[in-house]
Amino acid sequence: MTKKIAVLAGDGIGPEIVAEAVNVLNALGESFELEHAPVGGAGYEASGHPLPEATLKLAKEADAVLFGAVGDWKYDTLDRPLRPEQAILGLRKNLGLFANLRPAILYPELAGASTLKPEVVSGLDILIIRELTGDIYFGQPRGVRECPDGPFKGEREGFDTMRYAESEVRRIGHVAFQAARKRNKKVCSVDKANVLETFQFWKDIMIEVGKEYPDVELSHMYVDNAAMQLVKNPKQFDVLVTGNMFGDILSDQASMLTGSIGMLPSASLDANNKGLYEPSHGSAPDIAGKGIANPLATILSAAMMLRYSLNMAAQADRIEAAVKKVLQQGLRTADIYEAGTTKVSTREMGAAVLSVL
Ligand SMILES: NC(=O)C1=CN([C@@H]2O[C@H](COP(=O)(O)OP(=O)(O)OC[C@H]3O[C@@H](n4cnc5c(N)ncnc54)[C@H](O)[C@@H]3O)[C@@H](O)[C@H]2O)C=CC1
Ligand SMILES: CC(C)CC(=O)C(=O)O
Ligand SMILES: [Mg+2]
Repeated sequence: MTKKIAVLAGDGIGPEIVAEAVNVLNALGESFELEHAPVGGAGYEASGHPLPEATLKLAKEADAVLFGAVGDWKYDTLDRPLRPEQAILGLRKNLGLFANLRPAILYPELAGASTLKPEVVSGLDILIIRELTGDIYFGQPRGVRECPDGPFKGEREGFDTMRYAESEVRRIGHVAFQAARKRNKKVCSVDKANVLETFQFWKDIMIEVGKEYPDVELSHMYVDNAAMQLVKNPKQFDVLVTGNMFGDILSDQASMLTGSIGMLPSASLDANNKGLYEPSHGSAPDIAGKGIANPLATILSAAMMLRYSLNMAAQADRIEAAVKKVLQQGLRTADIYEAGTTKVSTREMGAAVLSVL
């Protein structure tokens, strides 16, 4: 049966990198129905809203969503509901995409591209599981108000609400333990339980969920230490599970272990493995339009889409093997370039993947 894929390229480098992933999908010889729609700043320009109703409808109807990135500095003064980032937050919430899988894998050829010493990162294969629809990113109330009490009473204050419901922590816990079962059977839950009620609660629930998985080793780490350990000794980790904000930050950090944020794909899944697939990075306005963005995170996200949502593991393998091959050939976009390799553009990298598919 033809699978319908919603293609939401977005802003900045989004259209450049998504075009390469679409070429790869089209070259697989499968019958995909790809339908494009505007989102983010492009959605705002097209219809006055970053997540146009028709785009959301398409995303809901499709078997999977391939997403680029949203955002541009020029929209930063718009009212928050109209800012491009609301599109990806709205898609995650509306589609119930609570589980964000961000695998940080170092391809051996890129050991020298990482800013860390090769012996620290060689063989790295960790999975960051970020809760994606809760935490301080979605908690209410939030806003700017007159400070009601305390030493700053009467001044304006900005505030947000950090919160997690028990079922939200339980379900992401299960995702983490089940993923660990298929890997090295270790889960490290990252929290800030020494300071935050929300994350003491998170930790307590993780311990309860962990009892259902006696074959998986559960450890706990404060987020500040986790940030340090990811740089000191990242290979100590197997699966890291954490909240929305900590996971956002730690996954960008972990991307540098793999050579570049342009290498880090992601899957955002609901309870039935319906998903949205996007690179972990943003719209990179600083390099947009220059043809130099690394498309591999997006191409690898398309592979994750085939594996997790479309039940096409063999085709996912084909894409991942092709990515390995182009790296073995010494082809590098600017972000992963080092002396002795061949610098290529976004287009050339995409074409190289196609040629070895
Ligand atoms: N899911 C999404 O759509 C996300 C959107 N954003 C938005 O993106 C915009 C830019 O945010 P930044 O903080 O600059 O983060 P960013 O991830 O877009 O860029 C950070 C740095 O990494 C580089 N970079 C990112 N992707 C790259 C690639 N594929 N190849 C080579 N270099 C790459 C950029 O050039 C930049 O120097 C903002 O509007 C932000 O809100 C940020 C993160 C995720
Ligand atoms: C709009 C942001 C929450 C996007 C982001 O930084 C991410 O998903 O990594
Ligand atoms: Mg981020």
